[in-house]
Amino acid sequence: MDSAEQVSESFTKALPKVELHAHLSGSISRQCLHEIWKNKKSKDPNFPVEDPLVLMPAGKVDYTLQTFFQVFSKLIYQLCNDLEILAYATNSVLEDFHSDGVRYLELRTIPRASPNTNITREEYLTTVLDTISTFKSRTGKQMSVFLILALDRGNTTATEAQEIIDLAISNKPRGVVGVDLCGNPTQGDVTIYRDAFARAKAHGLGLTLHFAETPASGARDELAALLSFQPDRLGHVIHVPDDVKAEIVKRGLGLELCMSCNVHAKLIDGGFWITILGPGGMRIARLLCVQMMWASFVALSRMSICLLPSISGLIVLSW
Ligand SMILES: CNc1ncnc2c1ncn2[C@@H]1O[C@H](COP(=O)(O)O)[C@@H](O)[C@H]1O
Repeated sequence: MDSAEQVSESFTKALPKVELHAHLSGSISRQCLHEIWKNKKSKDPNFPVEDPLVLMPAGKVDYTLQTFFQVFSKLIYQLCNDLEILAYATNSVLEDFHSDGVRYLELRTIPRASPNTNITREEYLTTVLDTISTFKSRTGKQMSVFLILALDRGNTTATEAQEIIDLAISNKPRGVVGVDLCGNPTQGDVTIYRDAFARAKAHGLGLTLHFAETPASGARDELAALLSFQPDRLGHVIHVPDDVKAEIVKRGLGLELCMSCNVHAKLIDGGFWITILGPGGMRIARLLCVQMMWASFVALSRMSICLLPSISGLIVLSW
């Protein structure tokens, strides 16, 4: 290998990668959504959802925070509304990460109950975990897969949050490693989840939080409340006042870049905050999941990219 050669797409694909911030329903490919749609449409010609490939043709990436969350409620959740399809979509997501060269994956999902189709939270979770198990037995030890259960701010009540934490605790032996707070950052009061997250941490689960994604969710009160939950990692981390940045650095928290939102859809108004390389900055390894972006932004040489995985292994295990 010529270590000075610039990074190419095939090189980064072949490189073993760590993915720490991937929402299950947000990782289903357009093609897979189209297949699900085609199947539903063939069974019911009146199925009232438009073809995902027409709504989102290849290459269309023009989301804003106003339109982004509707893609889930108006399209993806209408398509993935039974357990068989959930298993199909989950398997497709795992196959895609695997063929992209991901070798350590922490997938996150909100275990959604669907009263209309009589699906309970537990059935949702069991289906995802069973699909992961089947995938792992089929592919051997090529990709480690763990699950993070997410609360949906603005939609998950404090009582429901405790139910999700119960599920996370009881499914630790099956590979649930942590809990997350996600959802539309302009909605909800995050303080209602304090007790639920405290219980999750007391049971040894890792805690990651969507943090300062928008100016609205970058208010000091909210950031202070989120930091008081003692998170291990933070996602997005865009609209952060300087004193809060200093606190994050002091605590050595891991930063997760969301590849699809922050890189692909460029939902980074306000600028993505990466001080990891600065003197006294955060532990460098957290950057592994952003190596693709890094490579294209600063045209790192192959050798510098190759140095990252060895450092990162430590951090992945450090929930
Ligand atoms: C701008 N980026 C983001 N910020 C916050 N939450 C996000 C997100 N992208 C996705 N989600 C959350 O993940 C759910 C989909 O996956 P699951 O159905 O759980 O597998 C969405 O409903 C949303 O709540």
